[in-house]
Amino acid sequence: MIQINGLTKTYGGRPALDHLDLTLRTGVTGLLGPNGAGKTTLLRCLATTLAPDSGSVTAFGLDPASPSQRTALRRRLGYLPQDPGFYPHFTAFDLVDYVAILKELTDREHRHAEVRRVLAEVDLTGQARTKVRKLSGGMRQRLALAQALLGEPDLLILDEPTVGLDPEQRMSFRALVSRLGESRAVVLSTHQTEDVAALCERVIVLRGGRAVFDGTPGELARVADGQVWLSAEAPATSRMFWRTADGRYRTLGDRPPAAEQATPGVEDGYLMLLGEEVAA
Ligand SMILES: Nc1ncnc2c1ncn2[C@@H]1O[C@H](COP(=O)(O)OP(=O)(O)OP(=O)(O)O)[C@@H](O)[C@H]1O
Repeated sequence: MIQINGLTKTYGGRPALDHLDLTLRTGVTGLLGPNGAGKTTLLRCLATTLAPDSGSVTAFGLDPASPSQRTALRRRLGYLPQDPGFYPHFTAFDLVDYVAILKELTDREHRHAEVRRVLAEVDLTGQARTKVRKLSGGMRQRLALAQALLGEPDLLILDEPTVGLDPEQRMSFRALVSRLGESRAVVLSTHQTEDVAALCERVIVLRGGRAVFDGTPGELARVADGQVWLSAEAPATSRMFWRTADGRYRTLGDRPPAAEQATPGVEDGYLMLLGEEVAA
């Protein structure tokens, strides 16, 4: 459905994406990776806001390198960028309506109904007439999601969508995105391994512009199989450990003395995969 072949983007001689090959299908795919791994660069290429140096992205048979196909593709995607840069003096309704106009929803009545629908989807009906500058961070994030949902896109691209959401909003976000993922491709980048575990059927870990893992969240957790430990004493050698709420130390890697084995989670697998880089 969405085919990425040899995608490469270089900044100042350093690759942000390095000959990346991926196929994305219906369902929710999570992108994890440390700062600078290339997540935003990949999402921008998918959203057609950034042209790669080489390689290709095709979605629904459309190639954004061709101007006419790029326009056709843009009609079928929704994009929540990392930094949406909204106009602060617009109301929430007018902001989404403005994006709807850019998305060529020309019939006013139909467009306004669609704006109301997406505001309701993200629970912002009550804030429709509130100026963007008066919205809280979490509300702005939901507004950014609302504009991405306009026109029921076949491909939904979400760059760190859960930043600024409180636990209740995060839960309703998960419910919304998993429902959307039943019938379309959703790609989201995040630093939240809990979101990946709760929401994504597939997870791709990027590092240095390459995919270093591609599998289910369960498979990512299993990367740390037999390497997660709980002990009363802090380990002397490992750098990957922390003190848990019950006062014990959770260590990744070699077994500390008298430690008992623990069941790994997605975060453990991710940390093991990236190893010393994240420990540092
Ligand atoms: N416009 C730009 N000019 C120069 N370098 C850039 C630009 N955009 C991205 N980069 C560089 O490309 C690399 C990948 O950046 P990118 O923003 O895609 O990473 P990321 O995985 O999204 O990181 P984060 O988790 O911090 O958002 C980084 O080294 C970054 O500094």
